[in-house]
Amino acid sequence: MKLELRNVSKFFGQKAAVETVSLTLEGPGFVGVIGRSGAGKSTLLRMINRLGDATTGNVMFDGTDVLSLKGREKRQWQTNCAMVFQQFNLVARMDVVSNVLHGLLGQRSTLSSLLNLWSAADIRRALEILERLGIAEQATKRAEALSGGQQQRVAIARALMQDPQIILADEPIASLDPMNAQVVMDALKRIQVEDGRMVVANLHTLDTARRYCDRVIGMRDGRVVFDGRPDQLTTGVARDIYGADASFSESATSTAIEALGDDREYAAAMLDG
Ligand SMILES: Nc1ncnc2c1ncn2[C@@H]1O[C@H](COP(=O)(O)OP(=O)(O)OP(=O)(O)O)[C@@H](O)[C@H]1O
Repeated sequence: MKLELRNVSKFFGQKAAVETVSLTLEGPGFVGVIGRSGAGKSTLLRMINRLGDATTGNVMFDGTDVLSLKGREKRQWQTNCAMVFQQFNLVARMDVVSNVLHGLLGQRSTLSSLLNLWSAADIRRALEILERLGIAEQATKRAEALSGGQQQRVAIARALMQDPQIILADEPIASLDPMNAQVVMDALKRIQVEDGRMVVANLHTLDTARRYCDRVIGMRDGRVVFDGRPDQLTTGVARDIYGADASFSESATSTAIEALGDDREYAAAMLDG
């Protein structure tokens, strides 16, 4: 799979939120987008998904001109590049499995969606996905009764229900404590690697980007100012991306995930429920 952005810009009035960004993302992989608040990261993801349209430029996916899609084709594209949000965006009072089934809304008739007519096969698949993410036992609970980390895994399950080639995650761990952040990042990494999907995640912490990504894009003032491997993301480079002066410190952009050590077994146990 190949996602290409060619000179993509987005203006809000006179202000460019994203300015002449050109990127080619190929094949399965985990891409992190970093940069200070207001750098244009969310706007970039939303343009790819067509939640907000680009002012100028092209987005191509495997030869399809994404920005010209309309109606059903546009909805199909949005199904193929599912979004995961910082605030989970679940229906709080609805049970978990129904929230997951809502991933199918773009593919179904309005009437069957309104009546919540899910097939037995759909329900089985939703439960399998929840099982895979280690939260099957939460299936009948209301979404609002779950912890933040569990809710984000429900949101990932909803995205997986769409069976997307691409998952766009907008600050997926920004509202989570370090332990839940690790469980959610491990879940995203696992579905990226095991299923051969592409994940593009806006991340607000350098250590997370270094640890999980195959490629890191650094944005500053709407432009791409870094594009490289995580090991090339030195403190000096990070200082350029974040536009910080000599007093820039890594700790300002890191979570406490590292402080937990490389306790992968614990995270894996959490994932397995
Ligand atoms: N709907 C909008 N109307 C006007 N300006 C907007 C809108 N959305 C974003 N902006 C502006 O565009 C710029 C980029 O915003 P964006 O949310 O993409 O940045 P970000 O890097 O994702 O930041 P954050 O991490 O805080 O979400 C900011 O200056 C923001 O104020």
